[in-house]
Amino acid sequence: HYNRTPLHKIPAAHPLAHTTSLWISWIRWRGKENATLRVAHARVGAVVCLGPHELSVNCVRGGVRDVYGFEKGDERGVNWYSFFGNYGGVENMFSTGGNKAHSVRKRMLSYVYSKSHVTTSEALLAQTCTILYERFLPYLASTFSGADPGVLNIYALLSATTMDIVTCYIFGLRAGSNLIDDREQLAWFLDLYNSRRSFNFWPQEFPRLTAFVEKWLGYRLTPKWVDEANGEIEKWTMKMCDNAGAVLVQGVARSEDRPVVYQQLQNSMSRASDKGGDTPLKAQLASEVLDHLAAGFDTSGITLTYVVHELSQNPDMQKRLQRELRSLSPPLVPSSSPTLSDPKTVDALPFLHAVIWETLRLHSAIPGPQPRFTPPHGCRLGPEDASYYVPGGVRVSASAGLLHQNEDVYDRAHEWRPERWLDMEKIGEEKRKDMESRWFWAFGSGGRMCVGSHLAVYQMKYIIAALYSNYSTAIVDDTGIEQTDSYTAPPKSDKLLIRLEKLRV
Ligand code: HEM
Repeated sequence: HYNRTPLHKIPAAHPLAHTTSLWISWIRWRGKENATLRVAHARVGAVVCLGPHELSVNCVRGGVRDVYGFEKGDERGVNWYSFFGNYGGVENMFSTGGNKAHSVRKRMLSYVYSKSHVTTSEALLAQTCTILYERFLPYLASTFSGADPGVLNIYALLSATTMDIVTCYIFGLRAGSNLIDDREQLAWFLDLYNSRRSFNFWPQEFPRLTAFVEKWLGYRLTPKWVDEANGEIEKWTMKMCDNAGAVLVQGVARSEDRPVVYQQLQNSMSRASDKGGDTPLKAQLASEVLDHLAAGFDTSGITLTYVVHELSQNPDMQKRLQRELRSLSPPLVPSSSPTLSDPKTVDALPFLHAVIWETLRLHSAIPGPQPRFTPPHGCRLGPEDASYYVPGGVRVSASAGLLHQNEDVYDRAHEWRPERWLDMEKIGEEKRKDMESRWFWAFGSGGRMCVGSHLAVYQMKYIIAALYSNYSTAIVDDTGIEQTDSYTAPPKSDKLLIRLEKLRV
């Protein structure tokens, strides 16, 4: 049997891997996949067999470059990302298995999320300005009247801020969320969202078995309240959709109320020749935007939390950032007529950029494997000196958390060193391409790369600029700050307690 498994020539991560997928499933069930893959690649090389029909790759040529043109679903309709459908399995761009259907949807959305649109959007600038000056900075100031002046769980506030910016860009300021001000709703939302995290394994890895066991044996592999929590989040999203729809009907008076993404999607979906079968347009639209808000707030909130954690441990870097931020005109400090510096100016601040990039590299919010299937005719994978023929229908993935640890590309890769991103023009072109694009994988690559990356970078830069233009930060309690071993990887403790110190102006 051993010799007949098609992947037998590829070094295995475990003696059982050529024979059975039970081993890798066991590793996943125990929440040890990322750590296990790291050890396996260090031991056997760039291509590792994880099961009779499964590989992990950790290289660019013969790896990421080829694999991220493949489909998410296989010919039997197996698709790891189906799990991310909403409203009872209504697909969205992220969850879609086939590349063709995916690209139809992506074409509808690319424009509103493109860098040129994001950085010139009047609506987004006005929304960000309101959220930072009227919500975020007042929240920070309010911590000084608490029992422990200046102390707060910054992870919750950063998540609230990214949610508010993302939903306001999607639905407009009036119809979007205001989690920063509504602390009860914030607690409600984070509790619902975070409590579901550890119940992905069965429905994601074994969706058919999970459904079968529930239907025929009456046993639930995920507790009922997880479905209820999803239902609540879906209702909350649908309400924002309805409110955005109402704003459009009434007519948008202020640019910040424009539901940019919702409007674009509604227009393109109602024009599309294929209306998506029997699923009502309303559910398709809501499933799509629910994925954006979930993808957009969580990942950016996690990244920002690690920015604050790293800066809080590095007072010199903080000072350097604060010096740079002082060059902003107008400065990002409370004022009677708040305005924001031009997005292009903020984007071009070198140290702010370096701090964000280094955090995306070392603390990728999605460090885990991104599975695809090899095409029916098979392919060759692996670097030139160690490449293998791989038949069709094999599950193959790469992981940002592993690619970013390449010491040949990132010197002292395990250290947080923003300096590595400075003076890039002095580095040779090949090395620069390796660092900035070939091996930098925080947003993935290929046709299914993150559509929201420019919005993510935009909001992260403004939020960090607002925080460090006004305060210094120090750690109060960072117990459990290590990232969980999972696909999306928040801090284990779901919190980071810091103390703010007001900067003297
Ligand atoms: C630091 C922030 C972010 C990180 C690290 C991140 C990371 C990623 C990654 C790695 C993927 C590719 C997954 C794959 O290969 O299947 C992805 C896809 C996606 N992201 Fe992001 N993301 C971030 C922010 C955002 C934001 C703000 C949005 C808001 C709209 C967003 C929406 C999406 C969507 C819709 C997809 C699916 C794209 C497609 O299937 O074509 N992301 N993201």
